[in-house]
Amino acid sequence: MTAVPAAVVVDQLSAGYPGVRALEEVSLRVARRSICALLGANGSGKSTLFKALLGLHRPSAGRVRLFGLEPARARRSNQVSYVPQHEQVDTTFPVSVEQVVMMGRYGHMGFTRRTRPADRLACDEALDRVGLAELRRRGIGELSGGQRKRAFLARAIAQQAPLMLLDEPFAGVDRGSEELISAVLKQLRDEFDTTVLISTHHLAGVADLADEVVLLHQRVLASGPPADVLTEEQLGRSFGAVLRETP
Ligand SMILES: Nc1ncnc2c1ncn2[C@@H]1O[C@H](COP(=O)(O)OP(=O)(O)OP(=O)(O)O)[C@@H](O)[C@H]1O
Repeated sequence: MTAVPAAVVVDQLSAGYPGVRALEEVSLRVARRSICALLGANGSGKSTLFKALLGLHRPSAGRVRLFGLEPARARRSNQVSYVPQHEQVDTTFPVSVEQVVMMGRYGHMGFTRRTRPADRLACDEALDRVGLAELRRRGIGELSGGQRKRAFLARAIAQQAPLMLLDEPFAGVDRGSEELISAVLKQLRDEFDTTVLISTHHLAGVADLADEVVLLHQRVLASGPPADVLTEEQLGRSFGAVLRETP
């Protein structure tokens, strides 16, 4: 019997920019139906790793596979959704919350972009899940930071991809939105077998949310269950004061 490939496999990945080594020989695996937190200080290479996972950044060495597929192919076949750290929102262009969420369905619609009942249902469910059903007709630019994060999370949920990447989902959100986002990610794992990979530099909440934690600082410094990785000793060795100072 052939083994089912892990959701994410990264082997000996090195990547960077002119004059900058962002990732050095990074190897990691994310099991299907799990939540993995990539924990690292600012500049540790989290966003670069995400870009490599999405096929948006060409590594200088190494290999990435999502469900056994090359990143670009995985993206084209709707295997992966992505919630970036910063969404560019043009507040002068009035896009409503529900229009943003419907963008998650584009990959299902074909060239005509004609909305079908399944698309509307997926959007309604996603809006309900993140608690934005009542604000669906609001302009996206009129939402608070936490509400906006939830709207972009809803867009990814509506996409219904088996792997979800979230770059710093808790940055700039209030406590209520943070708790809601964590609860929704667990629901997606438990109800739909979704695999979730988040990057964060916030320690708080990671132990409760993640099944696996990867400590990143250009290289993988440690990985495993939160209880093994999130120890004073491990964090101290890996990050010194940097992470502990983060509120
Ligand atoms: N477009 C770019 N051009 C040049 N250097 C870059 C570029 N993007 C990132 N870097 C550098 O690569 C390194 C890794 O950055 P990256 O954004 O991947 O880290 P990060 O962990 O996501 O940081 P943050 O939490 O601040 O977003 C840093 O030294 C950063 O300055």
